[in-house]
Amino acid sequence: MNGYVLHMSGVGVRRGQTDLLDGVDWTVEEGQRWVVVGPNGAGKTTLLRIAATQLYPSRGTVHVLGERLGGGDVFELRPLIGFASSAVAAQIEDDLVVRDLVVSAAYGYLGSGREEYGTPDHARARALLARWGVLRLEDREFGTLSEGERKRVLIARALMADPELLLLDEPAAGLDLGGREDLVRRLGTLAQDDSAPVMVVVTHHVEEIPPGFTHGLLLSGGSVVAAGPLEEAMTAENLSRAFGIELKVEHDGERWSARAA
Ligand SMILES: Nc1ncnc2c1ncn2[C@@H]1O[C@H](COP(=O)(O)OP(=O)(O)OP(=O)(O)O)[C@@H](O)[C@H]1O
Repeated sequence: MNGYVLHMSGVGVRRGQTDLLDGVDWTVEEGQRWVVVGPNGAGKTTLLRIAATQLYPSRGTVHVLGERLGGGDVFELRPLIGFASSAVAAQIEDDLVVRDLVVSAAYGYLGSGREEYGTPDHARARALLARWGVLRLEDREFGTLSEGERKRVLIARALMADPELLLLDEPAAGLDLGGREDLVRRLGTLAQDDSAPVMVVVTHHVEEIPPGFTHGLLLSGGSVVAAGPLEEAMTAENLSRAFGIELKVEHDGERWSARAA
């Protein structure tokens, strides 16, 4: 498994009589930046939760950062994985102060656990909040933040432990046009930073694919429609198949767009 950040083979997740995922093969390598695109209910969040070691598949094998899921202690893997999602946001107490939320992630906590953090931790947390444009919110309680502010704070938090793998589930959902464009630009800047972790971003919209992203996985009905370099995966034919509607797709070299043909 050397060299693979993520390797899934024949992965299936079954709940009752329903396959949430079925026969998923997927390999993510060092230096790659992936988007996972698909319609509602395609299984994107389920896939990302497996990558985050939060969910074990019913079938198939999964390796994350060289460790086989189910074969060892995933708690050692967790600090190496930065994960931001609405489910993570839902676990955060409303009165938790933004600064504490971010700095506590250095040790894998959600705002509690250690009372004392060192100056370098605080400096890193502030630098991350600044990089995501939300340093002015450091004294605010998480529950008072807007949707867009929460998204950025959660990304700063996900990066706090200097992860090797960054997983973002719908980071632009609920953002207004300006907020989306700002977030996509910041994700694009991170994607083009050679020292940044391997990234996997889930989205419904090709417009949200940040510049600098390299690969795409198209998911529909729990199965992979296409996976590979963006130009090969995000074709009109593949996207039309995944979303069940005939789509016209444009790519200007940097950004993507799609609409009904
Ligand atoms: N525990 C469960 N039991 C039965 N069905 C489930 C369970 N958890 C998820 N599902 C179903 O599995 C499917 C895939 O869910 P998932 O959240 O992974 O999709 P998604 O692609 O992230 O969707 P969305 O874009 O709407 O967030 C959905 O139809 C969902 O209703």
